[in-house]
Amino acid sequence: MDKYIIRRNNKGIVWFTINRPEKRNAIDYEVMDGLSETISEVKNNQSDKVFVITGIGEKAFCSGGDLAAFQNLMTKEDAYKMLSKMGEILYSLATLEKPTVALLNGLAIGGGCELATACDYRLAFRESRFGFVQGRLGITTGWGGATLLLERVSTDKALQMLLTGNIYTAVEGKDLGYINHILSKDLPNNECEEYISKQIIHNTKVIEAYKKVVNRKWVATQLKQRMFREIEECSVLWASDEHHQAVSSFMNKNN
Ligand SMILES: CC[C@@H](C(=O)O)C(=O)SCCNC(=O)CCNC(=O)[C@H](O)C(C)(C)COP(=O)(O)OP(=O)(O)OC[C@H]1O[C@@H](n2cnc3c(N)ncnc32)[C@H](O)[C@@H]1OP(=O)(O)O
Repeated sequence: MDKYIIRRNNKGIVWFTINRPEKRNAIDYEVMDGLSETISEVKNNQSDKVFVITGIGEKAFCSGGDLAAFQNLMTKEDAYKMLSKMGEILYSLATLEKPTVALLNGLAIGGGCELATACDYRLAFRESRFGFVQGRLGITTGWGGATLLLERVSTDKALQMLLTGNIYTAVEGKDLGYINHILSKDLPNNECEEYISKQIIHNTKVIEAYKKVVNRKWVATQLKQRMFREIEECSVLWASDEHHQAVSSFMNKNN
């Protein structure tokens, strides 16, 4: 079974669906590579207009990094290699000069929230939940997601989400300014495409020009450097006993 599915519709919308329902759509190296290649394709392909990321099924959008695949990363150097690989991908997603959408079809947890945060829009089913739970594993957001979150919601809301590690409902997410729109579950992909067609109405050149404005602000405020400082700090925590024990107890509970 392919770990991700790519579909293009005739309106230039490119759908990237993480296809690992048995792992709650966790991200391993193969999914990372798929995301990276697809982002490059969307960037270079003139007929690709909008990039949408979602997860298969109704349980999870994405449960973050694949804790089984990454549990052998013991040192901060090993952790940094993996975390910075995904950090590069999230930076290229955030700065893509085409609109990007995360469709939260279910739980977005840990790195799953970071992936959603890198997108311009976050749409969610009413039943979807999300939370930056990394603190429970003795680490911080390891893919640069806290830095990105500060670009999406106010500082006090971002800190609230990060420091509590609470799991929020889609409605709470809308109040926090994190979720842009709530979808019904009936025909979510159609509703998502309808939302996109109402929100993103201008021609490609206009859209690209506005995204360049955002990107210039991010270059000036050193978004990438800030994300990578965050990644370095997480790498140190990753190497701690507290983190390794938390991962072991998650893996043992699930085995
Ligand atoms: C690495 C980067 C870092 C970051 O920068 O943020 C991270 O992302 S760290 C990872 C953060 N994510 C988590 O801590 C989530 C861990 N998962 C859960 O808490 C729960 O699984 C769930 C997502 C709340 C879903 O719960 P539930 O519906 O009850 O399902 P199960 O717990 O039974 O899981 C089913 C199945 O999926 C496996 N699984 C789930 N999440 C992951 C994951 N992140 N990595 C690897 N595997 C995961 C789980 O082990 C079960 O597998 P089996 O036991 O083989 O059925």
